[in-house]
Amino acid sequence: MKDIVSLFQEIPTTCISDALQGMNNLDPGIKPLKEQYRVAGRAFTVKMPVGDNHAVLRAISEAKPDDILVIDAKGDTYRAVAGDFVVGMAQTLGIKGFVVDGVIRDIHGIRELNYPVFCKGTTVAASGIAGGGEINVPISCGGVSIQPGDIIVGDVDGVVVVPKDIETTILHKALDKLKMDQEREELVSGDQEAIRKHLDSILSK
Ligand SMILES: O=C([O-])CC(=O)C(=O)O
Repeated sequence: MKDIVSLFQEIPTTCISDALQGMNNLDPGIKPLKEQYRVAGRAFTVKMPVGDNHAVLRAISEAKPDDILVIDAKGDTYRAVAGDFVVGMAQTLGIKGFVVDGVIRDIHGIRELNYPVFCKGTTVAASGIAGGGEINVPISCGGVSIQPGDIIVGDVDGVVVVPKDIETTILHKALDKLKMDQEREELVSGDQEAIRKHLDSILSK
């Protein structure tokens, strides 16, 4: 039996979002640096003051392999939380990906790492290392409250957070939604009469 994180890894974020009634999606401005990125893991949280990435470095040194760093940088788009050097260290230590309510720099180098980073874009300015911030605490990232250990799933459509206390219920709901979506897909490629019947059944409710 696969562990629950691996099961979520195979479900599109759209189905997980539907299972959560659309309540736990991060700001849609937080996007993958490459369309093909798809990642699921437990959140290792970072709350950093704008322009001070000391807490990001602390998180990289303390996170477990397969965690995802989830960084609340207050949506700042001027100072990068990390560049290709910092992201490369995290990758080599086995951290599974970055989700950032903020920006990175060295975007070309980070894309070459083939490593899932979800963020609001790129900038030229680095952060300083002043010593502030907190790690492994509840945060708000992209408009969603996140607890350390919540399941994070990201793909081309965005990032969704599954609170750890309801993860099994949400897994089952998301799998049901995936099945329904697959059945609908068959309908779309079927005949016109079947589509008309389906539309009538929705519109007559
Ligand atoms: O050192 C930093 O904070 C940002 C940077 O340029 C890198 O990680 O390559």
